[in-house]
Amino acid sequence: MPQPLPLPTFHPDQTPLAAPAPDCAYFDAGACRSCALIETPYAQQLRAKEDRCRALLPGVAAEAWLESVAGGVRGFRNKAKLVVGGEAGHVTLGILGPDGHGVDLRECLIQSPEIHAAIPAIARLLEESGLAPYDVPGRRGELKFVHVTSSPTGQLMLRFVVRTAHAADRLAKLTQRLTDLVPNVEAASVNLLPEHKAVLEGDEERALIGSSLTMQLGNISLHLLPRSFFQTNTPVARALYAQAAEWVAEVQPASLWDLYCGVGGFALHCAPAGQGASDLSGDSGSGSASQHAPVPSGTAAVGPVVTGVEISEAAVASAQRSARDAAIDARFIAADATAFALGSSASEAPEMVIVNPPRRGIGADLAGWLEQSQINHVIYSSCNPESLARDLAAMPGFTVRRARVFDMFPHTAHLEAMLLLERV
Ligand SMILES: C[S@@+](CC[C@H](N)C(=O)[O-])C[C@H]1O[C@@H](n2cnc3c(N)ncnc32)[C@H](O)[C@@H]1O
Repeated sequence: MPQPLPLPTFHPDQTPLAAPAPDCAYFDAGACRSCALIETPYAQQLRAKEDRCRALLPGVAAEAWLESVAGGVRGFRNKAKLVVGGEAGHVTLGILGPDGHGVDLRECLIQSPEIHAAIPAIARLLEESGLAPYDVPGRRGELKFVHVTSSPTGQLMLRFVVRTAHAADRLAKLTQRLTDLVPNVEAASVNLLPEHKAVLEGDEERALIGSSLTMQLGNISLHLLPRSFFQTNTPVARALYAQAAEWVAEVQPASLWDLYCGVGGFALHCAPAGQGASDLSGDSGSGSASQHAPVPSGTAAVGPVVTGVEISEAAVASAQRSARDAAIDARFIAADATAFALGSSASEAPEMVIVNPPRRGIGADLAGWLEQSQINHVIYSSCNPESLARDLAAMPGFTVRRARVFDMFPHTAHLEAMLLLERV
């Protein structure tokens, strides 16, 4: 069985729970209200999230709830999606104000130290480019957003979202200047978003530097591509994966599916290390019966046969690369999670399933399939307790053995909750 990572435990008399509410000048001035709860002491925020989960999931026994995993008070966000505002040669990096113009938030206290440190250099690069920030009300200009992601080792991935190919070419010419100004950039790209619409990225991505950001979590390296999903709070993500690995180790299933696996965080933490990973992780495609076949055994590994399923082919390729690098026996398949499950035969179904869907939840079809299956254990990790409660109501054959709040999003009402379900 994989060795679970140690879980962080926090007590009410220790930081960050006992930390006073941080003083955010942007919030005080009404310039940014994204951290709607920042004036509420952290311990109180966490209690409110626990109370909300318990109210939405009244069927969970009080003793099933484990102590919550706190998310930190400052410096916890590994990702910033910064709106570029201001004028050519004098840019702002932050959010869009109510008047449609940029508000500079470069001292935002929830960003990771690496993101905080890089913002002035990024602003300088954009100013030196001479390109005009996109003016939303006037529908003119070039520079729309900069997305910045930081890794646990302090490396960065930057994405410059621009309106035209002219702006993309201009930034490509400044690639060397970018590495001079931001030496810890591991990957950078330009994304083209020519349309005037309220989205954060377009379809075309042009690489400037590297191709992915390495998220080193213990002995596992996840490889984030520009469009990959990654949990926004790295220490809490580690705790989440460690907790799942611990529950899987307790149950000892022979086979495990990680549905909605992204770049493979859960699967790679729950799968055994072995000799044959590179042979086993190359499957890809959708819908064929062979996708459901168990991975051949014959390696020295002990632990479940793990299959990750994810809609994004790029994320699947990243997960396969991580498995190969760490010699982990897991295979990853690009498919719709529900279609994959419903397309499997009873003999192909695993003994245990992890689901970590987007906010909409797993939906009636997949919940119904789990309910009707022979599967005895499910780990459900959710960023939306409302859809979680709805999905659980469709699975009355399971009881909740353990439940835990992981505070991925401090200072907001958002939370991650993870449950271990067992068939009654
Ligand atoms: C909340 S993220 C979880 C990712 C991953 N478990 C992790 O810890 O990083 C949800 C993932 O589901 C994927 N997804 C969305 N719709 C899907 C579908 N219909 N079938 C399979 N995967 C889907 C998204 O691309 C995203 O990677």
